[in-house]
Amino acid sequence: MVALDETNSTRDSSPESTTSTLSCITVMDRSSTARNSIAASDTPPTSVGETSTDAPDASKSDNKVERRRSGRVRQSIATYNDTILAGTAIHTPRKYLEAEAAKNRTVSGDTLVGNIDEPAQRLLDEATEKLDPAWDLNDLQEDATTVAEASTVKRRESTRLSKLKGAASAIASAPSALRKRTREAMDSRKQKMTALGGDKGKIMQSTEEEVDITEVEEHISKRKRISKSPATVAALSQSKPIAEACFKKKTWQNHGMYIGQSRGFKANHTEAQNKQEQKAAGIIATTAQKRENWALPLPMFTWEKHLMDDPTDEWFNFELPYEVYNTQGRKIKPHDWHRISKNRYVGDAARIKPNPNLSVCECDKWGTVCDENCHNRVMRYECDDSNCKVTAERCTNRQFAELKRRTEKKENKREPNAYDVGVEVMPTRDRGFGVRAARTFDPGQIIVEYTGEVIDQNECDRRMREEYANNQCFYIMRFENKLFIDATKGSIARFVNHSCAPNCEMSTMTVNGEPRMALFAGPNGIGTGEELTYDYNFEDFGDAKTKCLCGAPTCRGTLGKKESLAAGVKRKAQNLLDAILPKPDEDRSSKRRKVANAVRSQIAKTTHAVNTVAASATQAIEQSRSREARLARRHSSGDALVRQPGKLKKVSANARQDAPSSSSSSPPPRSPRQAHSKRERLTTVLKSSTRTLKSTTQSQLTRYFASSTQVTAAAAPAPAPQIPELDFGDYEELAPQGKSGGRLRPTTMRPGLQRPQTSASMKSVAATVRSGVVRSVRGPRKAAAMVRYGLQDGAGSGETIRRVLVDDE
Ligand SMILES: C[S@@+](CC[C@H](N)C(=O)[O-])C[C@H]1O[C@@H](n2cnc3c(N)ncnc32)[C@H](O)[C@@H]1O
Repeated sequence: MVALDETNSTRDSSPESTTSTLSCITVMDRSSTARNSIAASDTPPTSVGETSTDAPDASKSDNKVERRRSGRVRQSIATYNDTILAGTAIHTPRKYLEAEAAKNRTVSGDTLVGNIDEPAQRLLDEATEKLDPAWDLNDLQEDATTVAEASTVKRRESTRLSKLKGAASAIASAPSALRKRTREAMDSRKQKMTALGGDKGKIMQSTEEEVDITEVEEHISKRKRISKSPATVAALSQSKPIAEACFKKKTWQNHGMYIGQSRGFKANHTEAQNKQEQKAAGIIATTAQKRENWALPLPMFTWEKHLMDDPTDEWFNFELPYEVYNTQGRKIKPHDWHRISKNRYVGDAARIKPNPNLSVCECDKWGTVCDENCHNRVMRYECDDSNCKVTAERCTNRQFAELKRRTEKKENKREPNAYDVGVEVMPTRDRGFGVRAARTFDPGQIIVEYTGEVIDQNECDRRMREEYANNQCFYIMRFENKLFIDATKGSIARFVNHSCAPNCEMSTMTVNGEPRMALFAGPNGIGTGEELTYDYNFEDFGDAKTKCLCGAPTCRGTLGKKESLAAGVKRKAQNLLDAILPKPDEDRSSKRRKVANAVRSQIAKTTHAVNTVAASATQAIEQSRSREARLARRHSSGDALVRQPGKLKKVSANARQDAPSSSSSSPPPRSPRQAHSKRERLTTVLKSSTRTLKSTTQSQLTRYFASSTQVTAAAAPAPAPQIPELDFGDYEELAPQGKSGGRLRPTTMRPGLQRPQTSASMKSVAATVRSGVVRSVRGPRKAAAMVRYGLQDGAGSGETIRRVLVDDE
């Protein structure tokens, strides 16, 4: 059926008009108009189309349908169109049809057949076709129109009216065919369900025995109505297990979120990577272990401990998962922290001009994407559109740009969220505040920029002397061009603590000609919740010797500069010896043999350590040689920072030629000092470390054996060591002052002096001395004891003490 869209009923017939001739025509849904209009009043209720409770008021419905029909008939007369009737017209969008259908609804409810849903409609169509193929519904529509028209104009009844009546009765009988089809469909569904659900299928069967099939059919076609029927509600609830049969539960729903994750699980790797790594490391859980895990899913990495209560198992500290103690929402903001998100050049530092961009990347010429061989990356320059022709999407050397994108305010002025920022301040147990990751970071990924006030050397000295003299924490970092960043006012990066085994690196890059410093993830990446640390290598701690609390197995003991190779070897040897030498209060005689054995094995280990150090030093020397050769070649070709492709090829060709002879050849011509210095330094370090180790080991062993001999001798009846009696009568100790410790002055010269605060400690030192052995004495007490008793700095256990009087002033 075709009707005029009332809103577009006036067509624009001008030649300029671009309106399609069909644009104002609405193709009505046949089923919902012609057939409905016919069937509305005299079709008996069907099991599909209606229920008795909600059936529309017939009288009202009739009136309405009659009135509407006449209106539509009038419109359709003017707009008959063969194209549309033949079904080749473009159909009006569904929403308009629906709107139209809504208009057609009667006041008392939906028309009887009009609200049959789509599958039912299809069935009805098919049923109608089967009933009488000799006539066509289109004819009926025409006839209906004609009849309606005739009745409007009060003409003689058409002879086709008989056909119409036949059609009407055919449609009346259609629902019974439809019902049959529906029943068939229900049967087939039942069979499917039985095949699917086994027992659940049976449940369905028994349910259906109890519930009237008509109601179920009604449920299929008219969900809204049937939901009100208690019987159908029961039927629906009975069919729930079938839904369960269709949707399998996910494994984690039964076994917990951490199923399959073991202690080796790395949060920053994918499941597949983790599985691969664990398989390689041989720590994939056995089937038995997995079964244990199934019993009760516990927090990740702790289930093993709780469920497999095996005392021989390796135990580890329990830490709440990050998600549990995560402080999102209650951000910590230390009260004395003034945040600066961009470097601020202060005083004379502001006059120092930034470096121009000296490096150019040529990755586009080689077809690479600025990987680790990118010239800019090697020279610590960030790529941008001025120095790199690889597109921003492909270039992987635009870290600061990535950071900016992540952390700047979004377009809608929204602050970046915790994940974008990626770091948050947290309190630590013993090191003040620290910083932890609020997300994962890939190896080498930028984390946070270290910003603050950029100052020069003079200003740095002044601040250290005047402003920070009494501070516990220092935030000044050495920067480029003899400048420093003071992050006392600065970014969150200032809270990152030191570790001797860090997971991050602090490094500087030149970004658009300006040096900038940031924290980058280390080679293992960072997992969510991990504390971020880097190696301070802090020269200013050289004297102060702040005790390092990082807890790493390779901890150097104090915050300070990285120790030289020789110092490291010495410290390690010392540690080894300390570990095996008996403590003064131990019964050494009974342990002597054991200790001697231990010493022997330690000597073997130490020799091995020296050999390893020697090997790595030799390797470092070799590396430095080839690097220097490369540098020198670049210099000699006049090619400093901006590489030309032609020259580059020449240089690399030269390098290949020279390669075999480079190790034995003389140092490069342009920078002999540079070329020599590192190699010589390393050689010297190696020699001195070996020497130191040897002498340390020897002296320690000599001392040990000497002392143990002494003690053994003392165990036999031997005279006790002659320790002079100490007399505090003549001297008084001043309170310790600063690092120098207590000073001793004769009381007679200073009658007004107060009694010393630390006399107790002095007395305890004296008591130690009386016992014949000096234990390790540190700090002011040590200083005082050194002055008073003439101790050598670094005196160890087992030394005999001489008393030295302090000269009178
Ligand atoms: C740059 S600040 C780090 C943030 C500092 N924890 C805070 O609360 O402001 C450096 C100071 O932190 C402390 N610190 C950092 N790492 C440490 C460590 N591993 N052991 C002991 N103290 C540490 C030291 O006092 C150091 O002076």
